[in-house]
Amino acid sequence: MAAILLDVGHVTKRFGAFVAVNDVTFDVREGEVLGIAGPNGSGKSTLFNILTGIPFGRDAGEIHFRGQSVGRLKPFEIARLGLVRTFQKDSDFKTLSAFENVMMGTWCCGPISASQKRDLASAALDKVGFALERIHLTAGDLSVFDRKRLMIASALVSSPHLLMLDEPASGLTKPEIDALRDLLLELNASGLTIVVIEHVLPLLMAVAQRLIVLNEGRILSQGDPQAVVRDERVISAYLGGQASHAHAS
Ligand SMILES: Nc1ncnc2c1ncn2[C@@H]1O[C@H](COP(=O)(O)OP(=O)(O)OP(=O)(O)O)[C@@H](O)[C@H]1O
Repeated sequence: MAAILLDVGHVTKRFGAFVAVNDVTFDVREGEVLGIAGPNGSGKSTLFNILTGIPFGRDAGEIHFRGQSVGRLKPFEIARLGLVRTFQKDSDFKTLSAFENVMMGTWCCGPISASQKRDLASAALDKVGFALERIHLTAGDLSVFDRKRLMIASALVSSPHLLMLDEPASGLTKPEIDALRDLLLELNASGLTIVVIEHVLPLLMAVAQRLIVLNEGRILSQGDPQAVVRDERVISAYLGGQASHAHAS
């Protein structure tokens, strides 16, 4: 079995009396794609928030990344170790060009030269299939899918060990979701470990080797994706009528 890259033990996050993430324990193995699904408000984004410290840390629990305890590190220190995330909502700088946006992602690369940053940005844009002749376009003028690609490129620019994507397929058309699926499979085949939160189950079923379903801040089910979507607790709390789509994919 592959080595553990991220080890999450009993993490909890409270907002006042409300427990958004409740005693969650799981690991991420080197080289895998791990999917995370669950109903709205089940704590998926909050889990990403507390793992990366952006914008807040956990209240309890242990987080080890590449063997190092990261629960008390600052967000830039966690990113510099190679744990990098994207956001559910648009996080691009709309008045900057595509290229400038990806350059901003070098914030966690440490002290490197401007020309090294430009090379990294070009390579990251190439990896996500963003055409070179379009890199000077203003981000705000790009399509939803191009902006998603920018967001992924901005995360890739720092050469992460673990890429965490928060609902990358939201707002995409079916052909765009297929293109995103191919991109994630390519990135994973190149050795990148990925955790992806997603409501678009066919995408998760196509890319994830393991699946976690959260409900009300707790892990409801985890393991082989086909087994998880057949789990009666998952069908009842989350999938309902979607269950047949998950099997069909
Ligand atoms: N900063 C915050 N302050 C107070 N409550 C919050 C905060 N962030 C999240 N919550 C609450 O925590 C719960 C979990 O939110 P979270 O965004 O993690 O859910 P989610 O599973 O990502 O949902 P979705 O699928 O809709 O994105 C929700 O009830 C949300 O309202």
